[in-house]
Order: sequence, then C-alpha cells, then structure tokens
Amino acid sequence: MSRPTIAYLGPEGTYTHQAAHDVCASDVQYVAKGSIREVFGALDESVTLALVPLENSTYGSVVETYDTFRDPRMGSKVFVRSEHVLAIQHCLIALPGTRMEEITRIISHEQALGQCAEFIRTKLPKAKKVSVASTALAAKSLLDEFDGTHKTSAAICSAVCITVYPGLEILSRSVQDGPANQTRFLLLHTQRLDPLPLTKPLDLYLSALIRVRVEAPPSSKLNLDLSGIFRSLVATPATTLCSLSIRHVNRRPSLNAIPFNDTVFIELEGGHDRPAVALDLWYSAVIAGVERVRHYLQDSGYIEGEVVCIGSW
Ligand SMILES: O=C(O)C(=O)C[C@]1(C(=O)O)C=C[C@@H](O)C=C1
Repeated sequence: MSRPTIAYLGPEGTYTHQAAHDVCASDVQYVAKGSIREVFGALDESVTLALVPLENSTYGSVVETYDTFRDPRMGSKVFVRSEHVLAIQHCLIALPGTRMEEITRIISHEQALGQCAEFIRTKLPKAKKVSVASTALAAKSLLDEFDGTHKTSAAICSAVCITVYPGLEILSRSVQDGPANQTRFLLLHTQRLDPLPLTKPLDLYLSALIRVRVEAPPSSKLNLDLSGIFRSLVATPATTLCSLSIRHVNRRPSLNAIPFNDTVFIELEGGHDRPAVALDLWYSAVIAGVERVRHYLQDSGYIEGEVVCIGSW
C-alpha cells in the first residue's frame, strides 16, 4: 500500500511545512504546492491530507484559505478534520554582508509582512514590501536572484530557512509585532468521518465549520439575518446537550450576480465541560443545527442557497 500523502504550501521550510510535521507521523509523504488553492486542488485519491493556515493572532484571517473553502468540493469531497496552533517567530534573513540600513526590499508572504508591520515601519523605513507566495519562497528567492553584488534585499521567514537554504544568514530574530504571535492551521482530509491515515494522536476539539450562502434573498434583504441563523443553530435538543455555541464568524464575497452577497463561515464549539461527548454525538448535534438553519432560511423566503457542514473535529 502506498504511503499517505499530505499537501502543504511550499517550498520546504514554510511554517505550514513545520506544522504538517507536528501533526503527521514520520511515515507520511510531503508534497509541496505553490499556493493554498493548489494545495486544495491536489486533494484526490492519492493525496488525501492537506494542511492550510486559517488565522493568525496578530494579522487575522488567511483570506486565501476562506476563499478556497467556498469551493463546492469543500464539504462534499474535502473536510476539516483537526486543527493545530503553531507559535510563529519570524527572522529577518539576508545574504551574508547585507547591512540593515541598506535594505530597500523586504520580501515575504503577505501574512508575515502584516505580522511584522511595526518592525518594518520603524527599522526598515526605506524598504519596499514585496509579497510572494510563502515565507520560504522569499528566502529561496534571495539566493535565486543573487548576482554577487545585490545585497539590498531581505526576507522575513522562519529560522529553519538558513538550514534549508544554505548561503543565507539571520540579521535579526523575533521581528514579529508582539511576542504571542500564533497561527492556527486546519487539517483537511478527503473523508468526513473515517479514521485519519498516519497522523499523531489528535485531540477532540468539539469544533465544526459551517458554510452558509443564499443566492436569492427576499428583495428587501441583501444579506443574511445572522441572528436568526445563530438562534436556529443552538436551539435543538442535541445542540443543547453538547452546549453548542458560536465561536467565530467570517464572511467572503459569494462572487455571484448579487453585489455584497456573502458566503458566511460560522465556527461552532461544544462545551468542554462535557467530556462524555464523543465525535459522533458532536457531529449529530452539528447536523441537527444545520437542518434547523435550512428550515429557518426556507421559512424566511430564501429559495436558493446552501447550509453545509464542511468539517467537525
Ligand atoms: O508562508 C508560510 O511560511 C506559510 O506557511 C503561510 C503562512 C500564512 O499564510 O499565514 C503561515 C504561517 C504564518 O502566519 C505566515 C505565513
């Protein structure tokens, strides 16, 4: 039997790569992809696992991940199955001999540039920010572009990049704004409830992610009445039993013909004071909530749309 394979945002040395190692047992095969959309697109019969960043404690949501979660495959062929939080300590990395005061270009992933905005503004005021697909790609690009004279660029990335890409050195450590910088990642799998292949033992979080989208709102309402949806979600006997509550709400444009019509992502959480709740009971409670939201939307006159559980873990 072939080894389980996990797709991640590459190249080698990204934070996603490190988080994937934290989650997976040693026998898993890693496949680097160039973007989060490509990571998601790689999931099929041979690549059954993927890890994607969801949110950062300093800079907020990873928009590309939420945008990918609008895809109809998410919730029908791909499911969120667990989460992992990684402490993010960024370094300023450059070619040997680069001087801080001469840096005019600072390359990194948009999230990392955002997490270090204050450092860049105060310590590298002349530097132009250049956003690339990942932090490790930023480090690698310093070597790719090296022509022996240009030492006016630097990358923001993890310290491991100087080992993965020899020929670079650390100019400054811990350059993120604030010491408690963390990113939360989600583990995706091609099965909704089957046991996961070769991950380390995973905690039961009693979490779930719901996607709600309506296409034909009643004429007076451009967007969803979230309070009605929230009430419907938490008000079944099963959801009460699991102390289901709303943890987080995010929205992205639906990209349909109705301007400002959003796809809403609602993250649910069960009561952690109820250790007796098992994943299948939790999943039933979430689905009971989802069913009630469907009825609520129908009763409110929404004709087309969807309410989908895209993962419970
Ligand atoms: O560029 C990387 O190293 C990534 O793994 C992506 C990513 C992100 O998208 O948030 C992951 C963790 C950090 O927050 C910075 C960047």
